[in-house]
Amino acid sequence: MSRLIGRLPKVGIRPVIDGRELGVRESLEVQCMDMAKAAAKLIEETLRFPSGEKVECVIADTTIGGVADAAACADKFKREGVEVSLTVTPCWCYGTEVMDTDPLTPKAVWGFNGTERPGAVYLAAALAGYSQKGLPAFGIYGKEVQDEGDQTIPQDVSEKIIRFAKGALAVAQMKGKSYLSIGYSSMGIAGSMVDVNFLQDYLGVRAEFVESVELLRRIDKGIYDQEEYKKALAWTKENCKEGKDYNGDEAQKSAEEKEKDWEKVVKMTLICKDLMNGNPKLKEMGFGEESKGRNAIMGGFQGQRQWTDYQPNADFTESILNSSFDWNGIRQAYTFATENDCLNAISMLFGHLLTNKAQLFSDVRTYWSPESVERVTGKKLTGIAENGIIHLINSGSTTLDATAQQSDAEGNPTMKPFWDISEEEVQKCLDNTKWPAAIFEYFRGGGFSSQFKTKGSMPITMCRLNLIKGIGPVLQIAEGWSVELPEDVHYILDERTNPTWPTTWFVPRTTGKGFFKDVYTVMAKWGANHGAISHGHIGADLIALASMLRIPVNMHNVDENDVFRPSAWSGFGEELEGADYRACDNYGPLYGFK
Ligand SMILES: C[C@H](O)[C@@H](O)[C@@H](O)C(=O)CO
Ligand SMILES: [Mn+2]
Repeated sequence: MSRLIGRLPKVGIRPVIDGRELGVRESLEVQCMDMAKAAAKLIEETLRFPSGEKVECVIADTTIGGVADAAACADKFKREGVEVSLTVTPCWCYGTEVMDTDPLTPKAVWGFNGTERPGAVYLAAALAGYSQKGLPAFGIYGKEVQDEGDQTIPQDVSEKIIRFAKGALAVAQMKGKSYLSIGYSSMGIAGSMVDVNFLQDYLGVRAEFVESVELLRRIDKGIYDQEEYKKALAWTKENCKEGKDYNGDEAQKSAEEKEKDWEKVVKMTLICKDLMNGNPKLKEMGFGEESKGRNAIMGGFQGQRQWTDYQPNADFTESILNSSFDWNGIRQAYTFATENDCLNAISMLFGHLLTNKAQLFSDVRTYWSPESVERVTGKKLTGIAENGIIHLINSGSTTLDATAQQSDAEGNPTMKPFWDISEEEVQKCLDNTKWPAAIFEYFRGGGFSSQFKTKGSMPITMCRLNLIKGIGPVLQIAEGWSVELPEDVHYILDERTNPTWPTTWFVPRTTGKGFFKDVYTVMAKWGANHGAISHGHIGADLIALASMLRIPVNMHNVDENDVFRPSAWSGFGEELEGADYRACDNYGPLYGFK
């Protein structure tokens, strides 16, 4: 069940048709409506929301042969909460008379590749109309000619329909929600200085600000679910075992002090959940305003410093919120950034909305060349790590799902949507995580950090949204793999850093040229200290989503054939990257103005 206020967006399917009666329209009614039903079936059988709900499609009541039908369809879509539109047809139709003219609805058009009727001709005419009217639309056209009665959806068409629908639903889900900033600037990290106008203009997201002192107020006044707290503390004691205390004797806290820290960090977690999405229990307790929450689809905790100089850090809170489980069982992960890095929270949210999976928040900490690894460990890097690795590690906000203790059908390490995760897998994630006392030099107020390493090798994608003054937002994407180093190599390298934090060793896919020339260059070109990492190779989905949001992509290692953007982008030139920049600049932010 979605934690957010309001209904989930629906996908509207628009079967358009040649309006000429006395034969033409009548001969196409069944095929046209069947295309719409096939598209709806594909989407509903393939996609779900991160909260687990199924995606619902709404098909126009009739085929759309002219503006009256188009208006009736738009009216139905409005009533039904449709926020994405897919137009389908096997034949010629009257472009501007049947188009979806809603400027805020991400839209695509699928023209059946059959020659009995000029479906592709309509597709081109429709896309020309959308381009001429400044309403970018995705064009979908299968490579192989299909026979007139063929109601199957070819693989290439299916892939584009799903890629479009995933990105479009992500756009629709963000609109009207909040980013919850608990505290503000963290250690001068620019991404933590929340850019309210960017959130509003590009994502339709409002920034909500709550001072960190609110956590103390609620802790001191007992403004949290007392019953849940008891359950949470007991679960935590049972499942979150302290690791080695790396602090010197003089900085180590006593067992009693650590007990107090555990109690506080559990309360912090309950309170951050309540701040994000409210809690009806608080109303029963007489805290009506606090029971409402901030309708936050993502959030961030400043933490460092001030709070962490005085209070236990939020690593436990951030780790548990970003995981697909807690004391209440297996559930949708939150999207919650440490160091209040809002830009990384957005990057995590893109990954979460596109995959329905929990996300990693990492410092892009160290590039290790094969030579340096051999120098300090005496061992050679092998396999896909042989040309160098990047150490991804940050206190806090990395999901425990990133222990990679979940398995796919073949038994390989993976990360799954919460509804596919078993209790046993949850326990393995917890059993492979230790919670050493927070390192005193950084976290004077104490607390605990999640300590684990990502097991085995998984396909992963790191992305990062950056703000470049004068251009605005740009997105960078690096597909690659997590790798597990031999224990002795991992230990030596990890001990040189902050071994109390979670580690993922990352090997980006390199191409030998440009920004992906080699592993070193990928890190050198990374635009900030943080990256958001998602399971799977989702670069093409991120590229499609970015184009819907008018955010240019400045770096990616996705095969050019998988780059899918609105057809109008072609009007900005053949060289895809420059065209992307020109198109995004031309259209400007979805909800704002340049
Ligand atoms: C050293 C700082 O306190 C840490 O927070 C650092 O590792 C960071 O994560 C900075 O992004
Ligand atoms: Mn960091």
